[in-house]
Amino acid sequence: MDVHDVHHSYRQHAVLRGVGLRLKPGTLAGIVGENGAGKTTLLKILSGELRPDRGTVHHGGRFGYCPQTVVLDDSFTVRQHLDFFRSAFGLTGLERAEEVMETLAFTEYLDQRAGRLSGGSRQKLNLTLALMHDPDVLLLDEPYQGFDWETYLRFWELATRLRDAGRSVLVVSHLAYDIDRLDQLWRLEGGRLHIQERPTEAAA
Ligand SMILES: Nc1ncnc2c1ncn2[C@@H]1O[C@H](COP(=O)(O)OP(=O)(O)OP(=O)(O)O)[C@@H](O)[C@H]1O
Repeated sequence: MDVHDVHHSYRQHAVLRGVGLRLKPGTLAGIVGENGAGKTTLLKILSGELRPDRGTVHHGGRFGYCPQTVVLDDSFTVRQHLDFFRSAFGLTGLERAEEVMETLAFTEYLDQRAGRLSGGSRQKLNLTLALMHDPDVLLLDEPYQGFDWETYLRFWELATRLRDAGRSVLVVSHLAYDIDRLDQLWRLEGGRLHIQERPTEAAA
């Protein structure tokens, strides 16, 4: 994915002021930034949901986006969500979704209605839906919100596996946890991305 000189304002409020980044295949990258720094705005632009005032975004292959706000119908079961998205993605089977659900220890919820899922379980469904078509480029907005420690570790296991399989994964969060797991880390500040030095590198 190649992003060049992206600018975006909400009326007079300039949020992004020239964001550029390149994400190669087989990369696990992160963007951190304080609340209101513009992370979600940037992800919406990268995913095509929002048109930037200026700048370009290019990416090849299949694309997956896991937004912060879960887009679900509470009256549908997990299985119905999977069927709906399988058909929307034009997939023949659910092998990939089943694999993700197993990694996240989520298979037992297949017949549960989304409205009855806990926050963390809804997020597991959200991640499964974003990953079930095996995207080449994957954008994740605060993907581990609501996860318990075990699930959090499983999430990183999954993200690392995707990276090792040649996918590009971009994780956006307000917390700079687990930066050792990332190949690249940027901080979004003042409307631009800055390379975030790892503490060990800074001290060396
Ligand atoms: N639709 C909108 N209309 C007007 N202002 C907006 C809109 N969406 C976001 N903003 C403003 O743009 C700024 C960046 O918001 P954004 O949601 O992108 O930040 P964020 O880094 O994702 O924050 P958080 O960590 O709290 O999720 C904030 O000041 C926010 O109030």
